[in-house]
Amino acid sequence: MSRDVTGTPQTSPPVLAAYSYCEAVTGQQAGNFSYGIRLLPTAKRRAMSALYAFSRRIDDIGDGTLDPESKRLRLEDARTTLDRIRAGDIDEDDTDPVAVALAHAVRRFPIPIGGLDELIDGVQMDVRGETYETWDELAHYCRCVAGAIGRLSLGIFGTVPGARDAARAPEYADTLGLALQLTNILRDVREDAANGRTYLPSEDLAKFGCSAGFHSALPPAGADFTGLVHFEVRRARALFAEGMKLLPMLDRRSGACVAAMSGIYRRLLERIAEEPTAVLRGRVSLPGHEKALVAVRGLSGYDARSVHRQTARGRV
Ligand SMILES: CC(C)=CCC/C(C)=C/CC/C(C)=C/COP(=O)(O)OP(=O)(O)O
Repeated sequence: MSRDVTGTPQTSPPVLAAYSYCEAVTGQQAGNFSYGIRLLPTAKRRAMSALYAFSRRIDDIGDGTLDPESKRLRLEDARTTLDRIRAGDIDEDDTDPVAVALAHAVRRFPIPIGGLDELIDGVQMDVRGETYETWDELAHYCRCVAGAIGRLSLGIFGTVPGARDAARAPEYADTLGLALQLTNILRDVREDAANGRTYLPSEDLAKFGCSAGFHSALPPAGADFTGLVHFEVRRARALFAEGMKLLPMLDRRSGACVAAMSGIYRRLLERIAEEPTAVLRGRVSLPGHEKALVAVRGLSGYDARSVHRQTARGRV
């Protein structure tokens, strides 16, 4: 590894190009998460982009139009890439920029890369068309596809020296991932139903008369769809409140990144709570200026405090 006059390791041109590729993928595709990632200092921002680009690839295999067997094979290829990264087998001249960037990030930060195997396990559950009877079963899926991303990200953020309760940081990062994923599931209920997928626990659907599913812009006849959404919103709020205990353990810019990511999704959740049937008509989203505002507030610590205030008032 080459170093500059101060002895700081230099990142080689091929690795820089690989990171640029991942940052472009993040900028183009991470409609919500890019606001937070942009707040990080360079090395962490690049590492988060590598993580995002690899995760996006896995997700896209699951969501794509290939037949299940081809998806399975593509996911196994991704697992092989992870094995090669673990074995130190990816050099900077490799033709896959995402693998080059991720391999560099894994050398630089203590990223628990097994989390990406969990992500692949979760997407394989999707490919097999698994459904979930209970919240515990759905939580296991969410832990694979989102909790793992929280724990992987924590490897990049690190915790500040002397942080109280730092041993619990991975647990909180995992819980925040669950909060985000449950919000995502509520937001995408219609799109997933159109693709033949239902993530919400069947015992919850039954409780609110929604077992027949929701394939149109109208709530199912006789179902308490609003009651179902409010039930899941309460669960997601509690997960956010628990997961946000991570924030005081992070340095300012990592905290800002997490506050922005969580803050944007937390607002989405409240938008859904205000008008549950909106998710049956289309994808609920925030305008760009609102996401930017949440991100800026994250940088000043505003949203973190506001979440704590809401928790203290018993809002969750
Ligand atoms: C500690 C920490 C950083 C925790 C957060 C972990 C995290 C970022 C989990 C991702 C979960 C999620 C909802 C992915 C959806 O991606 P998508 O591409 O479908 O999202 P979009 O459609 O909203 O853009």
